[in-house]
Amino acid sequence: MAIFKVSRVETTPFDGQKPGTSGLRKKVKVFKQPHYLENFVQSTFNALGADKVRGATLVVSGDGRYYSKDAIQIIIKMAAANGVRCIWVGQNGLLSTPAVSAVIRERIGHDGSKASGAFILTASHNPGGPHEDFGIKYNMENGGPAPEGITDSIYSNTTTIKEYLIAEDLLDVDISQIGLTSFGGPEGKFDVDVFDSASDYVKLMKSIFDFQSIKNLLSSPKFSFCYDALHGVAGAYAKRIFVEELGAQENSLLNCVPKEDFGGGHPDPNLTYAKELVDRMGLGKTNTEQDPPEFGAAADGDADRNMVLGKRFFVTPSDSVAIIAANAVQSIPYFSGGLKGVARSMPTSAALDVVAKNLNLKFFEVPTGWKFFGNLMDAGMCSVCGEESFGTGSDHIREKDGIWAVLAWLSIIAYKNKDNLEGDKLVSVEDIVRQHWAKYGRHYYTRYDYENVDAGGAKELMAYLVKLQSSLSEVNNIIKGIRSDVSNVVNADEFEYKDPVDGSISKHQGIRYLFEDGSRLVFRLSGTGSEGATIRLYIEQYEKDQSKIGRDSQDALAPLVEVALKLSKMQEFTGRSAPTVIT
Ligand SMILES: O=P([O-])(O)O[C@H]1O[C@H](COP(=O)(O)O)[C@@H](O)[C@H](O)[C@H]1O
Ligand SMILES: [Mg+2]
Repeated sequence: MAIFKVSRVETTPFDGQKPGTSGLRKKVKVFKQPHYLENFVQSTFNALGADKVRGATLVVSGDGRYYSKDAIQIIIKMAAANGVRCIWVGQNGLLSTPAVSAVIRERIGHDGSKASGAFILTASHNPGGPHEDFGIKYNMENGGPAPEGITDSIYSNTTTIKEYLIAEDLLDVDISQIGLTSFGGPEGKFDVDVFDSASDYVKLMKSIFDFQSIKNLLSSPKFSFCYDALHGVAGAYAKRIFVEELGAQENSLLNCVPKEDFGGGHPDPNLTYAKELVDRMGLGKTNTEQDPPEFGAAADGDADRNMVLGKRFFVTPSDSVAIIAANAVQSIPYFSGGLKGVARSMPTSAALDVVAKNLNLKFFEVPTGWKFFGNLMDAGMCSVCGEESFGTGSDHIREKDGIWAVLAWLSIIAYKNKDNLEGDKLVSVEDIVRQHWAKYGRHYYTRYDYENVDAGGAKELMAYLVKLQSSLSEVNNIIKGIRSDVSNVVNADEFEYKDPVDGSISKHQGIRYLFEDGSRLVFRLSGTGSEGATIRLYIEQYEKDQSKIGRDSQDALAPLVEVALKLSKMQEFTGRSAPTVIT
């Protein structure tokens, strides 16, 4: 057994190591500076405290983006030096964010141990490669992202750090081979356990869904399926689940080989960046596809996000979570006992609220960031939750889960067609969505993203919008001058959240303008970018009138969009005449 020594390395703080909505995300060149990653990792160990680190089993892996393999070796050496007992690594350093959550919660190690936390190496939907983004975040023993108390303490440690511990002479571990490697250190044995990235996750999915009914659907000649991993880590799971377990054709998988640079693409599953899938589903601008598949879906780099499409049909994520919640009990065995409650993030449309009311379910509105759902789930108050930002999930883990969402949709389609697989026409994704609107009303919804704008201008825009809120009559005068057919603003504020479980308060979670007819405008600064600022504008309007629920959403929302852009002086503050992405 190789023996290692522990070195104390002197260091000085770096500016800007504050974790965002979901961890620290920066350009690779920033992470590659000597001591940069090490400072953040040591600050995390220090924030957790020796009793949570010494003797612990921790997971280290991620979406496989460029620099992950180097980072994994550094973290292994630092973990050894900080007294960690065992590190678990997914083969080739690959584990999706939901799989990490599942591994923390479910996996039992060779010595009977369980993991108490994880470093997840991902910048999610941001591009990868030597000139693109890297990221790191820490998840806790419940499998969910560290709460603000911990991330604040990590950040505060990064501002005062003076040294870190590392076992510099520990040999690199071959993470391409499954197996256990043991080392001896000053405090005893230290193990690195390289394991199969998919098996724990596949097992969990099989315990939640009725795989046989999904298999029946996929084998129906009338059903066709397409899944695009955008060269992210979802590919490592898609083949195992959709092809090997469920019998989908191999050619239904697009871009399912994980790549360090995501094939040069932007691994964000939306209508702009998932272009190949969008074209294949008959939603491209030129629309040359003769017979698009019945169902299509895409994932982001770390496979926690999902976009669901039907034949020539886009399912807006806010509708997706509402539809899953409305159908979960009948369609998904895991929920057959009923839902404990449902939750959405504030900017997500109120489609879920209507379902909750109708089914008499507990309902929660939380700030953007999956960590806020975790507390509700741990307290047994929430089963299904989702966000407008292509995130959907449940209390089976403590992260959103892209493949779970696809399996949930396939389960619903299978259920709706259970006596119809031999029929003339399947109940389609579009049918399911339209039936939902007919029952609950429709929330027209769109999001405008202004990516990488000047941070100063973005701040000024937000400050201007907050200032305007002090006089609603002034706001309504401005609005009437822009469009007389838009209803009155009756309330305007900055969203603040008091966690019902631990009482913690999160302020400044987005600027809201609430209209008399239930419409909403929400403005937020993204917390997941790595450069400049990204402004997100969310626009929503509720329509119950059956004769008006079938409109094109951009047409239906045009008056509110015009109001939002002019009221906020978007072009003046950002210099942009159009958003980068519209969903
Ligand atoms: O980036 P991911 O997939 O880890 O997702 C993260 O960021 C999303 C977008 O955040 P923002 O609007 O601040 O960019 C959040 O909705 C999500 O809860 C969080 O986990
Ligand atoms: Mg993600």
